[in-house]
Amino acid sequence: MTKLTQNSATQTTYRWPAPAKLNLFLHINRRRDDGYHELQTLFQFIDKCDYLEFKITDSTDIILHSDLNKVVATSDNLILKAAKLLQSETCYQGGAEIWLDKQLPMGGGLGGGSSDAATTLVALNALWKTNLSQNKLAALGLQLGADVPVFIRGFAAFAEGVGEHLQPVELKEKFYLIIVPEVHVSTAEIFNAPNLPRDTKKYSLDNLLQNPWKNDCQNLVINKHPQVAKALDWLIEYAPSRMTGTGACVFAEFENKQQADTVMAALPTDFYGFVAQGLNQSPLSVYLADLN
Ligand SMILES: C[C@](O)(CO)[C@H](O)COP(=O)(O)OP(=O)(O)OC[C@H]1O[C@@H](n2ccc(N)nc2=O)[C@H](O)[C@@H]1O
Ligand SMILES: Nc1ncnc2c1ncn2[C@@H]1O[C@H](COP(=O)(O)OP(=O)(O)OP(=O)(O)O)[C@@H](O)[C@H]1O
Repeated sequence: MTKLTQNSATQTTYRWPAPAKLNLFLHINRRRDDGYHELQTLFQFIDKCDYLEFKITDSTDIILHSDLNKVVATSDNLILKAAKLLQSETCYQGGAEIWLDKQLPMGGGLGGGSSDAATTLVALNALWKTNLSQNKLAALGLQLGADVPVFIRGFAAFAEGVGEHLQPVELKEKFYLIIVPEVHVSTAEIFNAPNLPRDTKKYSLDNLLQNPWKNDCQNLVINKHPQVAKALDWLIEYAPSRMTGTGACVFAEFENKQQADTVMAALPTDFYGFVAQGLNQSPLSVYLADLN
């Protein structure tokens, strides 16, 4: 991975990875009084990432250079929210310019926005030397989204609660063929759907690992979005396949890269997909360890 790069303002900066995740299974157990859902899910990272570059500035402004500004309002942008949250929490007196190289599909259940937010918190905490602990960063991250803490912790995990109680797991680092249907699925809309099953019994991790894996949001999303159903119908002919998060991306799992590449080569031209490897350690935590 290239660490040093020349950005558009021709400063030499570091290129921080913000990896995607897969939910290898996702069970919804209960709706809490605050509307959030208790769930049990298995997170693994994949080696496909967004990349962010940061330049520290004397002014307190946080400036993001990205095409994302055209599609996401400043007030919703998770990178800006993360930087401002860290700034106010630590009373840091400077600011930052940030460049985003967006590689991950948005609204696909791959957690790209959450991962960008986590990388922003981790990188600025290092560059600003604000020295917050990982526990504190994870707590700040949870204010931005249920998926942010796992990207800060950086290990594949069994998650409970709303996604913040994390237990490290060692999983096979399989290869995945991921199809990105041309549809944006709103996480809030799926969690608010009246017919979402939200009463799956809670099981122990051992029990969950030994039984077939499923995603409780999948049927609802398939019924709403024929493009997701079509992608899954195609994949399932080749290998065990499911949806990640609240969709729309679906993935098939393979023991080795050659098998995944072979199926990828047969992908119909009206599908977009890619092959990625599952990772038990996040590229962000590897990167941070190398820097130190
Ligand atoms: C579906 C998952 O991706 C599984 O990893 C996550 O649980 C979603 O995490 P996320 O995108 O970070 O979600 P957030 O930004 O925190 O929440 C978006 C919306 O999803 C719903 N939501 C999210 C997480 C959760 N455990 N219960 C919920 O009900 C809430 O309506 C919330 O308004
Ligand atoms: N940096 C960002 N990258 C992507 N989306 C962002 C970002 N900041 C805010 N958003 C908003 O968050 C929404 C969801 O983005 P994201 O790509 O993380 O979805 P997702 O992969 O479905 O996430 P999850 O699996 O966590 O639900 C986007 O549609 C966008 O409006």
